[in-house]
Amino acid sequence: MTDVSVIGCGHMGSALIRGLDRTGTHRVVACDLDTSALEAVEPYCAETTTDIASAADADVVFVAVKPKVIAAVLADLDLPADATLVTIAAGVPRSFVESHTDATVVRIMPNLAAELGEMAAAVSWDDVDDDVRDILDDLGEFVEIEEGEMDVATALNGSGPAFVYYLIGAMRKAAVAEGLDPDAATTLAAQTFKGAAETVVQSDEDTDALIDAVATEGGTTIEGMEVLWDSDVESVLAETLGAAAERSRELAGGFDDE
Ligand SMILES: NC(=O)C1=CN([C@@H]2O[C@H](COP(=O)(O)OP(=O)(O)OC[C@H]3O[C@@H](n4cnc5c(N)ncnc54)[C@H](O)[C@@H]3O)[C@@H](O)[C@H]2O)C=CC1
Ligand SMILES: O=C(O)[C@@H]1CCC=N1
Repeated sequence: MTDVSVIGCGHMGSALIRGLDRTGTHRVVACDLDTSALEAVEPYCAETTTDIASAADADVVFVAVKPKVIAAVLADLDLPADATLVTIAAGVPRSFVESHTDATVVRIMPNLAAELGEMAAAVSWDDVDDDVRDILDDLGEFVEIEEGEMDVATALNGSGPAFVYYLIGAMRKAAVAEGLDPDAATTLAAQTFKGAAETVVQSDEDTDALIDAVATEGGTTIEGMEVLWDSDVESVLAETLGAAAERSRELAGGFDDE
């Protein structure tokens, strides 16, 4: 069992707390200034506190506050050298966090599916930290990347769930416009994304080969694929990820001189 604290229990912090609670193998202290945020996570953790000092007594400390308040939080957070601080803030360089703490710093880009144990996370670290590795295994899948790749990872797997929600919503909307019952359309659209994603995860084939497996000659899929291939969907998605990655770089620029 690892003693974990989570500072900042908003959307992402609470997803981490709920995900860790599912495993039942970690003791989690939740810290936030907002008592309503603490009330929401109270059933999923061992202790809640508004006192950051109480959150400092943990093996692994997640700092899950917005980038604009991270400097203030780090100034109040006094961690020993044998603790590990995990920063999840978009665009905040690991070097910035390291310069404000004695703890070992791991930078990760998680996503909201942590709550369900289905998180996709990108991690950059110098030393392999077994406690953090175990926690990330419990919350989903993670890949190790160079810190220079963090901006694109932030766009792909950090912001990515929002882009996928949009795509599911768009396919659902199109099916309803074609006459399908709205509830049926929600279930079928979401489960189709889930099943297709699981197929990509488990298959040795690339996505073009998987498309071929669905598209029967003279059948329905190829008619829809022709529309997609002739469209600018691919370049729009490239722009979407590009805009999110660029914002991550801009945020990082704000920490250059600090
Ligand atoms: N929302 C998401 O899907 C993802 C967010 N992130 C990162 O997670 C971090 C948090 O984002 P969200 O959860 O979306 O924000 P949020 O606004 O939902 O949550 C932030 C929480 O921090 C608390 N807080 C503010 N100042 C504090 C302080 N001094 N001490 C303790 N708690 C304090 C707030 O009361 C709030 O509950 C950000 O740095 C973001 O870049 C990373 C990946 C995904
Ligand atoms: O939108 C944001 O800035 C955060 C980081 C990745 C997902 N949400």
